[in-house]
Amino acid sequence: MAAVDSVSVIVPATTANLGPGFDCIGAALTLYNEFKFTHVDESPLSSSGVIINVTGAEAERVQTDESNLLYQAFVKLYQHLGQTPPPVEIEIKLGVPLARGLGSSATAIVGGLVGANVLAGEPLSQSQVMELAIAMEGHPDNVVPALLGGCRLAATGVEVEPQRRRERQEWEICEVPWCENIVPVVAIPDFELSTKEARQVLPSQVSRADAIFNTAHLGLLLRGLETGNGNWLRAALQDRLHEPYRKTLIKGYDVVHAAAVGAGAYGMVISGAGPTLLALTDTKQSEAVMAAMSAAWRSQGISPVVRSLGIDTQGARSFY
Ligand SMILES: Nc1ncnc2c1ncn2[C@@H]1O[C@H](COP(=O)(O)OP(=O)(O)OP(=O)(O)O)[C@@H](O)[C@H]1O
Ligand SMILES: N[C@@H](CCO)C(=O)O
Repeated sequence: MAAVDSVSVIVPATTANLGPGFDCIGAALTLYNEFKFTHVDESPLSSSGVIINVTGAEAERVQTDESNLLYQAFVKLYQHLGQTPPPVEIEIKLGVPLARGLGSSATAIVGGLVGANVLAGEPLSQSQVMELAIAMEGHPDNVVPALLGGCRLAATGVEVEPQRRRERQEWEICEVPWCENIVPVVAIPDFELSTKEARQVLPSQVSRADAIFNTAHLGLLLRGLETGNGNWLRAALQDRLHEPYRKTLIKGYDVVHAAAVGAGAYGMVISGAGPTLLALTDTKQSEAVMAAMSAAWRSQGISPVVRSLGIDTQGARSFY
């Protein structure tokens, strides 16, 4: 590809885990961050080597120096190529709320890698970019759908070279069909919960009974999402690997859960590491579920933004 001086990258928010699919399944949502990278001369740059401008809700909370995650991903791609990153000016338009369980960090990682790959003349394939993104995030369930779109299951492939496993972790990615009648409703609270904090409360070992429970329910979830079978979805949206430990970090979880299910949702789970709560519902029930979740959280002193979203099918896209 001919070199370009400027590229814009749009990356969707994602909801990971979907209950029993901890660290392996996620879906892209119709909510977006937009990033623009422009080559600049060395001279106007600050000493940090990058200029970052951020607009949108909570813009002041995003780092504007070299510690910015988007810029770190940009640099990572050039390091992978063995090249020095060029001086750039970055514009960030925030549409995805920060640290709420909607994959904001995945948008930054995918956006930085895709932007750098385009400016570098697209030396890496999409699957090579994906491998870098998974390595940066540490788990695949947000970055894979953020890059590819749709609902995706990610699993490590066979060990081609067992003795070099840490250097060669290849992933099998599977698209999970999503029945169009199933609506994701997100209730985004007015407080943050970092993924780091939400992972610290998880046990390092689980019982065989809990492992079997999740294996069965993830299988059921895949078929429920594909067919829209309500009984399967109601049973499937249960988890024993992370939700029981994390729900105590989310004030009002049980009240909002009861309200969502009472209004007709198939179930309600923590979106990603939280604190956003995700209900899956039939199109006919979505308005009632939104109203119920909003009222329930307000009764607990929390002011949520509640939205009914669609599944983004394109994933990250670039324009230059
Ligand atoms: N647009 C962005 N530009 C730069 N850094 C970002 C951007 N969005 C998020 N980040 C970084 O990612 C952090 C949030 O990551 P974290 O993993 O805690 O939450 P999340 O990705 O929103 O949630 P989850 O992983 O549960 O879906 C922010 O505090 C910030 O450091
Ligand atoms: N699977 C991840 C998603 C958030 O990054 C978790 O639940 O911690």
